[in-house]
Amino acid sequence: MTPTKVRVMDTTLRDGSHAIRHRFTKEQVHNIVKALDEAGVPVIEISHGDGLAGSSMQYGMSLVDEFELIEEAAKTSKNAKIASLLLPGIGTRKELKQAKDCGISMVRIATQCSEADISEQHFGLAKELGLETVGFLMMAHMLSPEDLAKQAKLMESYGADIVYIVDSAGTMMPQDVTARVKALTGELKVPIGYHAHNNIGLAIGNSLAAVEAGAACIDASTSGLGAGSGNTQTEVLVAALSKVGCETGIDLFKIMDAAEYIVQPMMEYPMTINRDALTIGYTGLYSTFLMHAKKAGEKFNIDPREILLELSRRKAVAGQEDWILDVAAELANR
Ligand SMILES: C[C@H](O)CC(=O)C(=O)O
Ligand SMILES: [Mn+2]
Repeated sequence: MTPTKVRVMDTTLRDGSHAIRHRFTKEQVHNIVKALDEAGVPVIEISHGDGLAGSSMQYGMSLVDEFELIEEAAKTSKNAKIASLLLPGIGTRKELKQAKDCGISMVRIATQCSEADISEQHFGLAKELGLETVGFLMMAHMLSPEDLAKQAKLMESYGADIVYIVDSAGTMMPQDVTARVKALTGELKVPIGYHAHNNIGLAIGNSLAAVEAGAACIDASTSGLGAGSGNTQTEVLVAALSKVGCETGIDLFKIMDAAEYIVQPMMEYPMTINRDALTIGYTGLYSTFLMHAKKAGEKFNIDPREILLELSRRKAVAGQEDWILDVAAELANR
């Protein structure tokens, strides 16, 4: 049975940051947060696309210091919770404390799906700081539902208030999503969330499948702005959930207007499933590799799909962005 309420977390200002090369300005953050907050979005995530302290040569430099942007978001929001993403190993205790001082009230702690054990201390500190905590299991297609549930249990035992199944590659079929949501809801006491990418055209369908299977929280991005082919579109999700009798508390017309008039003019390209993004979805590769592979392809005059296929053969995961140039150079020398 479809639940009657779903908590939508909007990641335009975090996952969307990948799609504009981490170039959000303070004014853009102000306008997006104001529009989403007025539309009734309950949670707004903001940080570098790769989480706190992600700004670097490896992941891409932010135009504006993310703490200034977080502060602006917290100052602007009247009702929405402000959240940041943190990947242990990239973000540290120092940045988590600083983000809390800038006004976040939720942290989403992300690990590769088989490495939940590296997040224990981060959950501990987040709890000490009084933050609501989310565990974010990336590349969740790489584990069976049973093994994923074991990792989710670990995050729950460390203090996660919610655990997310993250389809970082946009590669899951609806039945993969259903099986994973059911495995986690069967084992955990805390609510389960789902985060989609649209590389194989299923972000909305899979989000509905997740809700139908018992997920209580769904990630979305206004106009779909996000890595790869983008995320579940917030405005489309609100409409689709309403059609199956599920309330989000978000005003449909206001979120449509935010997408059309605030976010779309900021986009560098429309969120489409082009051949490179589809290669990511088809092979199950990390969505954020798309931009890096395109750049490396141009540099070495190679089809980015060849680079992506080779990375997929090597089972590259989040954090291995430095392999992309190596692979491109190797292919160019063959
Ligand atoms: C750091 C990544 O962009 C997190 C994410 O949104 C995903 O894995 O998907
Ligand atoms: Mn994502």
